[in-house]
Amino acid sequence: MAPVATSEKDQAQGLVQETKAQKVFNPFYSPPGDDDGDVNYKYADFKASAPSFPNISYEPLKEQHVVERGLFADPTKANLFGAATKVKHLTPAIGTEIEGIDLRKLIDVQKDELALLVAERGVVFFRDQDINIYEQLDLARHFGPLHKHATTPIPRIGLEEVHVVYNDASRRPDPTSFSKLELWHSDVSYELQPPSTTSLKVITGPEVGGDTLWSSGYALYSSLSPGFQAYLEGLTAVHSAVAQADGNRAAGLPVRRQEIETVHPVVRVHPATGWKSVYVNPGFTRRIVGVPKAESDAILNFLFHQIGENPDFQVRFKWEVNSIAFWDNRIVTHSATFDFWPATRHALRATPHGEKPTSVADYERQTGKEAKDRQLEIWKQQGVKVELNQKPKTTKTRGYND
Ligand SMILES: O=C(O)CCC(=O)C(=O)O
Ligand SMILES: [Fe+2]
Repeated sequence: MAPVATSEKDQAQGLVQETKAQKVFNPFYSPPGDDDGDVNYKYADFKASAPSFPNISYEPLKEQHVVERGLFADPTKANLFGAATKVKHLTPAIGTEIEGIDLRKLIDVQKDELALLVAERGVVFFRDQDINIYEQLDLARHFGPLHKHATTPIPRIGLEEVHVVYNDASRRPDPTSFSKLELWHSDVSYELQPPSTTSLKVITGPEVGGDTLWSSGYALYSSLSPGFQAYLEGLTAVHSAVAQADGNRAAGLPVRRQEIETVHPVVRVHPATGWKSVYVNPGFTRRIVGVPKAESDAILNFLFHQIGENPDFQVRFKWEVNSIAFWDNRIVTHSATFDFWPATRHALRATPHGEKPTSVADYERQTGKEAKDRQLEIWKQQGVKVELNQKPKTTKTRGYND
């Protein structure tokens, strides 16, 4: 049965109701499902069934104390890498896969090194992990106080700090309801202290499909010309929870915390690396503050398209059951694929709060250090003397399309 959009507003929010089954699909989170009869499913307790949208209300979030664990890490990551059998970078800009580690056995120095590695590489993957959701939450608490989401489902057993990602045959995505570009996001970036080292473990998944992509904000920053970098560094932008909350209301689901809009710097500095990253995302960033709307639209549109379309900034991960990803929401955006219907895909996320995003000027004032361009720093470490965005002097320019 073909899903039909219920209204233009629903379409705009990516909400679709299927005529008969009355199901709702919103690409940003798992809708409620008719899974109550599925008692044999081994992870039924964690599914996004009706009781997992409890009608409870949370107070507005207040300032929270966060300790940046990456600052305590040995930069060589000797303890983490020493325990691994393989460490493989997946692209130059972003993504590393580690083999031979059991995440349940990490000691605190290894957790700190993992935080720094994720801060440097954007996203780090492990496969075949037996870590359960309670252990995943405990590991996440090492990185910061855990976020409770206002609109997404929680497991029916009531772990409010877990964000459930769940799709199956009863939730058919409707490609007319959203563009792939607007699915790129940094989790809950509208919060006062948006997430840091976030983890997602796939506990049930399709044989093929359901990959996730991440895009590096460091690489996006590095790709820009110096004048444009400096211009962006002086800007702030509004991040909004309104569409997400309205999406829940339109679907008849509760909103557990009053939606907010928050202004963050367009370029933020990661506290552990000191590197500059573009911090806007199509999912939640609505406008740049204090510039003409046409200018804001043009700049955001350009940045959003670079995030979604520049493969040099991206990594794509093919999950297996028991794969887990750790990404630093401060410096990457991500986007799930929805190509696996009617298969079931089920994942659980733990989401620590990070610090209030720090602009370049604030970082330099607070630390007395100069914020850096990641790519220039890496080239410097490699002994390569080159400026970004200058034509190579020794190579004849010619086309790349052979
Ligand atoms: O399903 C996925 O791969 C990612 C979903 C997502 O955006 C998230 O859990 O933050
Ligand atoms: Fe996400």
